[in-house]
Amino acid sequence: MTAGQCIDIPVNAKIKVFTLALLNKDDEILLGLKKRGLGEGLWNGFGGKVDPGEEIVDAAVREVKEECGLTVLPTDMENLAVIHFEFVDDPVILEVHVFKCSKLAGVVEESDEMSPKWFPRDNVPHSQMWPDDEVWYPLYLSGTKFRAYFLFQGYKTILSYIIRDFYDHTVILKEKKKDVII
Ligand SMILES: Nc1ncnc2c1[nH]c(=O)n2[C@H]1C[C@H](O)[C@@H](COP(=O)(O)OP(=O)(O)OP(=O)(O)O)O1
Ligand SMILES: [Mg+2]
Ligand SMILES: [Mg+2]
Repeated sequence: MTAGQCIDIPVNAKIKVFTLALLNKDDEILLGLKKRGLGEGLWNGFGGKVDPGEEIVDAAVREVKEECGLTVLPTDMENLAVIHFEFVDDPVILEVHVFKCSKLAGVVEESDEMSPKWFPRDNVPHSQMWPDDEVWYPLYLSGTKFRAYFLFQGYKTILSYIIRDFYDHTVILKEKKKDVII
């Protein structure tokens, strides 16, 4: 999967590319409580910024190792989604490449960035997670690949979103339109 455009954002948008890995073991998912930076205080998967020249999947593998100590292989990282986040009054759009992986090696360790903990896959702490997670998490649970666009006001309020089939963008899986004030 390469960094790229999405029909819901302007062609010339400034994009910052991130990874997000959802790590599974049996019926559990490993989340980390973010200790610093973007999303501090929230439970999330593991990931971060893609370095210049770095393949996206390699960045995902690197971030997993750095943030929770586990070793994963690029070939075991399944592309689940690409999500674009736009924030009102911010010209930079975040492009998050979401991977899932069930082949994990090594020992889970706390890092400077994340405090990891296993949760039942069907019982994650949504009230302490990014608000968009609750919208798309059911697609992850059902193994549905998707492309999504979220428009945020600040970091807590979702003004609108659209989630499309990964392969056929004409198929809309979920949508919330912006409220029109008259
Ligand atoms: N809205 C939302 N939902 C779910 N996940 C995310 C978001 N916004 C996000 O940024 N993310 C994810 C994408 C990344 O996995 C992280 C943010 O990257 P960050 O951890 O800040 O980047 P690192 O490169 O790891 O950070 P430093 O090492 O530089 O501190 O959150
Ligand atoms: Mg990170
Ligand atoms: Mg990191």
